[in-house]
Amino acid sequence: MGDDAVNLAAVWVAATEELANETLSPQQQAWLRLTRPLALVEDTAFIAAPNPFTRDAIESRLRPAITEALSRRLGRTIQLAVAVQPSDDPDQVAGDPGATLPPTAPDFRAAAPDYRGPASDYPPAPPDYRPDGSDYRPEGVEFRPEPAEYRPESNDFAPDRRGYQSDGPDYRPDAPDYRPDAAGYRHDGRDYPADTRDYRPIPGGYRPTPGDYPPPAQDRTEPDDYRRATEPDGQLPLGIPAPQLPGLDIPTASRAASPPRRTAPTVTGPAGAPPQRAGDDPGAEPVRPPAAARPDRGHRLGSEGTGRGDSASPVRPGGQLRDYTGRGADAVSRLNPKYTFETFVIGSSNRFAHAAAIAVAESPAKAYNPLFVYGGSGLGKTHLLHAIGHYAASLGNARSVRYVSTEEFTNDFINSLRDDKMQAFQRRYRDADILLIDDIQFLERAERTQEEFFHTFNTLHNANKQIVITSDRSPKQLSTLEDRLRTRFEWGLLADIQPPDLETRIAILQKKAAHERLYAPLDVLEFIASRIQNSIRELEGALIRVTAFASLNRAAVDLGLAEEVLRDLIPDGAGPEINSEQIMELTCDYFGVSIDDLRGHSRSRVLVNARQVAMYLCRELTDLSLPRIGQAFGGRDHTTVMHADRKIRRQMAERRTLYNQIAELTNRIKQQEP
Ligand SMILES: Nc1ncnc2c1ncn2[C@@H]1O[C@H](COP(=O)(O)OP(=O)(O)OP(=O)(O)O)[C@@H](O)[C@H]1O
Repeated sequence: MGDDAVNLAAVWVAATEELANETLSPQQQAWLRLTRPLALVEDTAFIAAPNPFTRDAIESRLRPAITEALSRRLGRTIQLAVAVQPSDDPDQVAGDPGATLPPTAPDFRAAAPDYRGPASDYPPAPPDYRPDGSDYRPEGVEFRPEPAEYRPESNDFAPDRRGYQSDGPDYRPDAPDYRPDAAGYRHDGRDYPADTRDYRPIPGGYRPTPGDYPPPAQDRTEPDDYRRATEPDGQLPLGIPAPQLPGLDIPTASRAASPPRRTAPTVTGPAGAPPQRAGDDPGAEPVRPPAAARPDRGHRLGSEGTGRGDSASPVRPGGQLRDYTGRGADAVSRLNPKYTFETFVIGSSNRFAHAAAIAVAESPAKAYNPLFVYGGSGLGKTHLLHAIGHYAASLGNARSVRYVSTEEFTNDFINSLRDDKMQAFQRRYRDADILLIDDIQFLERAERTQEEFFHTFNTLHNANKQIVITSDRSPKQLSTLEDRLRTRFEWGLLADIQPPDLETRIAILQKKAAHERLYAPLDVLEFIASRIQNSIRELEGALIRVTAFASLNRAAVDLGLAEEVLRDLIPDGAGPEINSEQIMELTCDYFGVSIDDLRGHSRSRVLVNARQVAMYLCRELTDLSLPRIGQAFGGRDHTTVMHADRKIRRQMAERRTLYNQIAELTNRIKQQEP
C-alpha cells in the first residue's frame, strides 16, 4: 500500500464518520458501510463496492457528499471512482440481511421473483448488474448455467432474462443465437464480429470499455464516435490519461467515475434494441390499436392525449407506431415512438432510474411496485416512462400499457363524471397491466381526483399490476397530497434523476444530432453542453437554434457560429424564473397585438404566427406542460401547442425572419427584470 493508499484509508474513516453523523440517512449510511477504500491515485479516490447495485447507489446518491468530505480533508479536489469488487466477507452479501442490506431499502426479497433462499438476500440485480466475470468464469472455461441458475457460492446470481454479463462474451442463456466462439454473435439475423463481444443487444446498450465498439452495422450510434474520438490509446474521454492502478480494473473503475468524471457515459444505441421488435423493420405495417384500446371519443384530453415532452403523440394510421404484433402491445397506442431505451443516454445522473425502469419493464409488478421517478423538469422522466411501456410491450410482458399525464387523468375524470361515464373511466385505468402516470405533482390541487386515483392505485396494486409514477418532487415533498397516497408512493422504489454531467450532455446532443440528422462538430456540441446544464429540453433547443442559424446563413456549423448564436443566452438557472404571462406580454408587444387577440381565435397570419411563436417559447423557456400552456392560451388543446412547437422548430431553419423573431424575443424575455 503506498502512501496515498494509507492516506486514503485514514481519511476515509474520518470522512465517512463525519458524513454519517452529519448528513446521511440510515439507508445511505448502510450503503457507505458496504464500501471500502482501495487507493488514492493523484486526485482520484478509488473505492470498492460489493456489487453493482451498491455502486450505482453510491454513484447516484452519495458521490457529491463523499467527494466533498474527502476534498475537505485532503485539501484538494478529489474525484471518486467506484469499482465493483465482491467482498471476501461472505456476510457482506449473503449473511445477515439486516447487517448488509440498507435497513430502509425496499424489500426486494419478498417481492422479487428471483428470490431463492438466503444468498438472494442480495437484492435482485438491476438490469445493469454484471458480476465480475472472474467470479464464475474460470479462465478458458465456458460457464453455461441453466437459465437463471442460481449459484449460491458465487453471489453472482443474475435473475434477469439476459443471464450473465461477464467481462467475457456475453452469456445469454436463453438466447438461441448465442455463439460463444471466436466467430462472434449472431443476433436478429445479423453477424457481429468477435471483437464486439461486449455488444449487448438489449436496451442497456454498449459497455464503454475500450474496444467494445458496436458492430459495424449501419446503425452504429454517434456517441460511440464521440468515445472513439476522445478516447484514443488509453486516454479517457476529454484527453485525460488513465491512471494505472495495480490490481484494479481501471476501465471498470473509471467507468464508474462521474463528474467531473473522465469517462463517457454508457450510451444506448439503436443496435441495442430489444430483440425481435418488428417495429424496427421498415417494411412492417404500422399497427393501429383496436378501438377498445383507445380512449373513448369525446374526452378532450383523453382522446389523443399527451403530457409533457410530446409525450404521447396520438396514433395515426400510417404513423410511426412500433409493431409489437403478437407481443401484447395493443395498448401502447399513446407512447411516443421516439422515447425508447435505445434513444435514452445513460449517465450517472440517471443510471439508477434507468436501471429501475428496465427492471420494471422486464418484471412488471414483481421488481418494484410502484416505481416512483422524480427529478427536475426536462431531465427525461417522461422519456423513461414511455421507454418502459415500449420495452415491456416488446417483451410481451403487458397486454395493455396505459400512459397518462396527471392532467389528462384529471380532465378525463371530470369529463366522465359530467357525462356519467365513470364505469368506462375506471375500466380504462384499472384494466391496464402497466399504468404509467406522469407529473403526479399536479394531483396536489385536485381532491376528488386524488380520491379516485387512490382507488385506481389500490385496484391495480392488489391485482399485481405495475404502476410507474413520475413527479418533479419526492413523495415527501408533495406536501398537500393525502398521506395515504404519499405513503403508497413510497411502497416501491424511489429513483431520482439529477441534471446530467457534461459528458452525458454531450452524448445526448450527439444522439439528438444523429437522430435529427443535424450536423455539428464535437467542439460545438461541447460548447453547447457547457452552456446549458439543467434542462435537456433546453439543451436540445439550443442545438436546433445553432444548426438552424447555420442553415439559414448557408454557413458551416462551427464554434464561432455557435458562440454567436448562444452569446445572449443567459446560462440556464441564472436568470429569473420565466412564466407564460411574461412570454405572452412580450410577444404581444413585439408583434403589436393584444393579449386577447393572442388568446382569441382569429386565424389572421400575423396572429397565428405570434401565437405559435409564444407557444414555442413557453415550451422552451418554462417548465409548463403542454396542457398547461394550452390553458394559458385561452383553453386550447395540448395538441395545438404540440403542433405549434414542432412547426416553429422546423421552420426556424427555413425562415430567417422567424429565426430572428425567436432570437430577439428570447433575449428580451431572458433579460427581463424580475
Ligand atoms: N437521458 C436522456 N437521453 C436522451 N434524451 C433525453 C434524456 N433525458 C431527457 N431527454 C430528452 O429531453 C427532452 C425532455 O425530456 P422529458 O420530457 O422526458 O423530461 P421530463 O423530466 O419529463 O420533463 P417535465 O418534468 O418537464 O415533463 C425529451 O426530448 C427527451 O427525449
